[in-house]
Amino acid sequence: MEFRFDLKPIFSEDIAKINHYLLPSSFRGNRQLALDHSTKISEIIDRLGEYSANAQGLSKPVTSSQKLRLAENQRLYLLTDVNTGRYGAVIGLLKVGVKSLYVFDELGQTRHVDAPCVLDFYIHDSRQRSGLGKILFEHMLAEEGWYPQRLAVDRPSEKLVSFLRKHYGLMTPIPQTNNFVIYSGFFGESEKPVTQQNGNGLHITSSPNTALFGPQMGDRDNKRRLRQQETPSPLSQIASNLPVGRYAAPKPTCSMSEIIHNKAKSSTGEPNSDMESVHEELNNLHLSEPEATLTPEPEPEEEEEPEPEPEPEQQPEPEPEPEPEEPHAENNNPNLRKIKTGKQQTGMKNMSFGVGAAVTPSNKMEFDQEDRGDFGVVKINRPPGKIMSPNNDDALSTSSKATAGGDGFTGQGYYDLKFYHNKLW
Ligand SMILES: CC(=O)SCCNC(=O)CCNC(=O)[C@H](O)C(C)(C)COP(=O)(O)OP(=O)(O)OC[C@H]1O[C@@H](n2cnc3c(N)ncnc32)[C@H](O)[C@@H]1OP(=O)(O)O
Repeated sequence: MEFRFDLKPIFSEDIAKINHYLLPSSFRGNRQLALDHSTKISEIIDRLGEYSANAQGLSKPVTSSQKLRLAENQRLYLLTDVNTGRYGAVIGLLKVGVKSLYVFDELGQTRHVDAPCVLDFYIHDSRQRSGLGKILFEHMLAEEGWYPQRLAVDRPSEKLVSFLRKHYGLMTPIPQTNNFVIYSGFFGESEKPVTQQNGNGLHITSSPNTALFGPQMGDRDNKRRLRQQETPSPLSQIASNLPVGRYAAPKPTCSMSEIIHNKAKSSTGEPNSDMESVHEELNNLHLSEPEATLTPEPEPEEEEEPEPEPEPEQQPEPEPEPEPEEPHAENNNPNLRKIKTGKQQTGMKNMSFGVGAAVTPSNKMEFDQEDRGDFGVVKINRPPGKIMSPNNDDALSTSSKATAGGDGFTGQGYYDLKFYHNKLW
């Protein structure tokens, strides 16, 4: 491959090792000369890279001057013949570099290696099968101090596979799931498997897959044995799946989450004992009202969306002696209100996996929630067992008064739910 400029001043040797400055490693000269040579070498690399891509049937070159400039850990070997033609000719290229790879060994175990890689290799069509490829390859091995069987080859072509088999006896590739091909003998003594096996038979590797998805099962027997031993509850699964990556980022405080996980704190910093009293109160309530929503399977209507049309008025029987509320610091806050939630109110149908285990459909919870006028809220009529004054202008009951006569229950005796939201949502 010939160029419009003379190659002799640039390449003092048949094989030049080009660094990411786009200059031969043997270059000596001033800044002006460096600029001139690097410009010309840039043109050579770009053209040769395109030829290589064409020869391999690639849509775009894997070798270009721009890519090499950005890759500090890659080297490009250029084979030239300065005695050909008027200005000499460039015969071929060989690009190599060290890459951090996760590869399988012969036993299928994952290993993390910094592997010497063959990234691109091309000899001009007119000069192939004349031994020039081997000359270039041998030079590279000597220069880098690498061994052929320790190389990872990036998507080798049939020609290169044949080349490696013929010259270096590389015949037994180790199956990989990436584009790199490695051969038997790739792993030396220095590389230990990054895979360990703990007592449960789980493979713990340092691979990204392990970081993302957790330890994997070692083999089928272990998998079956573990499945028989224990069926982890959804909660324990949640607990064992520690957040990683972006999921480990600090999250803003979620009042609903605190309520579900019983982490709410009182203003004094003590755990919210009000939750326990609420549970107790609810249990008492359920005992006294057996037809309440403690049934394991709710009626079909309970699963459906609240009907837009109000139900006929139905007044529930108030409890003879409503229990006085325990004094709580947050109760003095007018922005806080008490809401009783059942399956419908907590939206169990749409609850994500695991959360349902934290709040079982058969339980009810009572909790305080800050009033957020700018946020879509679920407004629930007054809790059962509480007598509501007809003059009560509480925002909770406004809608119910308009639709269900202020009793807070539909004609079928269910909670009267209304969903209010800001018009911008
Ligand atoms: C990671 C990568 O870069 S993958 C891409 C590899 N590059 C290409 O496929 C581009 C096209 N091919 C070439 O550029 C060259 O054939 C190279 C670089 C693979 C080998 O360079 P050559 O100078 O031909 O190699 P060399 O002459 O030293 O060795 C010849 C051996 O290479 C293999 N080989 C070379 N050309 C071919 C071919 N067309 N068909 C099959 N095998 C071939 C054979 O084993 C051959 O031995 P043989 O002639 O006894 O069958």
